[in-house]
Amino acid sequence: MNTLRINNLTKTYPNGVKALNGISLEITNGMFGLLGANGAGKSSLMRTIATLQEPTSGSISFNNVNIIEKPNNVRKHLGYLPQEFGVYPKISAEKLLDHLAVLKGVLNKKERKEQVTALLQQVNLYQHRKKSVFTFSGGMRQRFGIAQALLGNPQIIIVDEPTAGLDPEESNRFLNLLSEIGENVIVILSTHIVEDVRNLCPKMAILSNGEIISVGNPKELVASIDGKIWTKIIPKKDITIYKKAFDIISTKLVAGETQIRVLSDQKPEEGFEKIRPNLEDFYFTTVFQQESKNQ
Ligand SMILES: Nc1ncnc2c1ncn2[C@@H]1O[C@H](COP(=O)(O)OP(=O)(O)OP(=O)(O)O)[C@@H](O)[C@H]1O
Repeated sequence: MNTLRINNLTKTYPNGVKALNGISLEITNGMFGLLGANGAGKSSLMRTIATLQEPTSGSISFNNVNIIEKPNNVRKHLGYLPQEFGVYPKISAEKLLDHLAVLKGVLNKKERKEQVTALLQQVNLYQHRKKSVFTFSGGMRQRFGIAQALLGNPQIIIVDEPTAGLDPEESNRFLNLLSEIGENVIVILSTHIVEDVRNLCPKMAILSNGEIISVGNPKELVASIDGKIWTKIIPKKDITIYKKAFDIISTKLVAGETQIRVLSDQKPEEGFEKIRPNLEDFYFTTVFQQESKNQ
């Protein structure tokens, strides 16, 4: 079993932005979802775990080795799919993967060839292996990205917002691939898409303004607000009145009408209906409670 321990991690950038503020987490094998809005600090945390930047304070250990002091130890076992890959050289996908495998330390030519071929097949890009990655669609690029992250049989795989910009079919294919990668490694999926976490991750955390505001199993977290979420369709113009009177966690347009969701132990007033909460409701509830506390 692999264990990643993050203890009281902070990151303040030179411009004064405090992107991480006292993060503590323990992550073991399986898929771990890190959910947060844009700017919550997800990429900062991912880059710090990937040893691409140092924290301001705090510690991270992988299998009891301090990776801030000994970054090479985790780099050997790490696969990272960043949010932005940057530019791709104009060589074939197969050659690029082979080159990246050398950088990952797979020096034996025969072993490298086997790994590259197996990975291209696994991500369903073998038939496109002679094409340049820069000619690939978004979904194909992400699948190539996961292939390069899997080089060298990593024990920790970090994927940062992997489905942003993919159409639903490509996104589905990518996520299925990710879930196949196995239960024997740590996979950290950073995303703002609640659905991806609900479908894939037995454990998750919510990051907000650089702080972990909730950790647990998605089903259990949702169960913790069961019976407390109420919904009502209201005239759009009344939204300010409702906001003053109730704890509105989210507002949605449903078939052109405004639907509000309210957090309350009892029925807020006539016309409200109790609903079975989902993970999105839990996410909004947690963020709402955190914001109320900070006000
Ligand atoms: N290199 C940097 N220098 C200064 N500020 C930064 C740097 N990188 C990130 N930030 C700031 O730190 C905060 C957290 O950013 P981060 O990219 O980690 O969030 P995120 O949750 O990954 O969001 P997104 O999905 O938009 O990337 C933001 O306020 C961002 O502007």
